[in-house]
Amino acid sequence: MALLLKNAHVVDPAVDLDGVMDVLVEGDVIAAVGEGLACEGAEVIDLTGKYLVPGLVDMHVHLREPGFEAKGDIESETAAAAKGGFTGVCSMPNTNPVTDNGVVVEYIKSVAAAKGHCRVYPAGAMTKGLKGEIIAEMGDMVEHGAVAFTDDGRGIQGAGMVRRAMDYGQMFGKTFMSHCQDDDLVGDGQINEGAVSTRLGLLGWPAEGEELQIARDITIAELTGAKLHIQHISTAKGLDMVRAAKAKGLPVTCEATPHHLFLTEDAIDGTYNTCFKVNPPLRTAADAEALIAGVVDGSVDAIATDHAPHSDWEKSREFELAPFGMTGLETALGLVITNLVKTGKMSFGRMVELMAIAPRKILGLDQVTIAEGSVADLTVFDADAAWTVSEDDFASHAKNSGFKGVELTGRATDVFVGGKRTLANGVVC
Ligand SMILES: NC(=O)N[C@@H](CC(=O)O)C(=O)O
Ligand SMILES: [Zn+2]
Ligand SMILES: [Zn+2]
Repeated sequence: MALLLKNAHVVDPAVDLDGVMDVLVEGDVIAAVGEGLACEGAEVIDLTGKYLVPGLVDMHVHLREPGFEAKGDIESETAAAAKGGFTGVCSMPNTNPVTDNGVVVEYIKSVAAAKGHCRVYPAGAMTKGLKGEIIAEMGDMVEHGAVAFTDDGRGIQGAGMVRRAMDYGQMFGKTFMSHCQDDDLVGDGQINEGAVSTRLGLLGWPAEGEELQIARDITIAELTGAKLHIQHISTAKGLDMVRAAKAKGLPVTCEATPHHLFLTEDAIDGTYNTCFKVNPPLRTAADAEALIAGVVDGSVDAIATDHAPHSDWEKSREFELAPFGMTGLETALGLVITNLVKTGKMSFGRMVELMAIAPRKILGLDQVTIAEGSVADLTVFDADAAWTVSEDDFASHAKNSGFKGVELTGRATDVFVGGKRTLANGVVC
């Protein structure tokens, strides 16, 4: 049956739309966009007062399946994605077995097709077992639908390994996504190295432990001609390196997470709250400010959550023993609207670039535009909905959000994936 979405404020900078109109969906595509549309027999949904944008894509998500289902699984974490307003997520390969061959990619796709609440675009590992020793079966993974390569969860330690993986793998045309972490420099670092780590008696993780590999990978990307994307960038200097690479015309992009934008190391001071233990660590206020400036000026290409669910018992351990990572899918949109759009720092159009257009571009996916003929992957949100982040409310299996208790404005109400409703009035379908 056709679906007529009435009176939504449509924002899509790709086709210069910013105004109230109707969108008609037939099957899995948009059939018409305009004012006063009518369609005999269509199901009509009145979206007066709400925004409608191209479906959001989170290009950095840990679904945990296969292997770590105690933390979360494809069904639960894609439900979290739908609840957060996303129509698709790129899944990271640090699963068990590692997503380093076509069979695992196929497994993820098949579970997502059977039980998922959004599209899943699997990323494949760059090296076998994420060990940094042998190139993974990149061609096989691409054949089975892998959209990008990364050893996320670890940084590849050897520069030669990065070079060989890029030299070989770039024939597949995909982007290489780097988790930048020099193990020798970072060691057992727990939080950002500085006054807070010293005061709390926690081992420090210097900014340079990340920046060294950003510099290295940009250099190797230039050497090989590969497309490079820096994951979860967290320092001002690292972002300057990406800026310089872009200025040189290199195909280098980066993403920032809401937690690196809106939280700092100070959150850990006095709390030792393990929800704030993330990789890379929360940095200084100056770093967060620089990242926000980068989001606004275009140096940061995408906002991605690095949604990293963990079990309660793991996060209940001593700070040094708790795993790194926080969830993010269900808070990202509200955080961005509250902190960046409502404050006047950027427009909803820029938000769409950061959360829908750039992720698809970097991952080599077909763009979704609010125009006739486009696939109907759509996100609808209420920009004025006030709500308080609460773990009782999460669709995710995990509760390790760093934003619990925070008051936000703006929340997804409805999501459509290929014309099918996956979120209806805030309820996951
Ligand atoms: N970011 C994190 O703190 N944790 C991620 C790993 C990663 O993204 O590097 C995880 O898999 O838990
Ligand atoms: Zn990572
Ligand atoms: Zn990650």
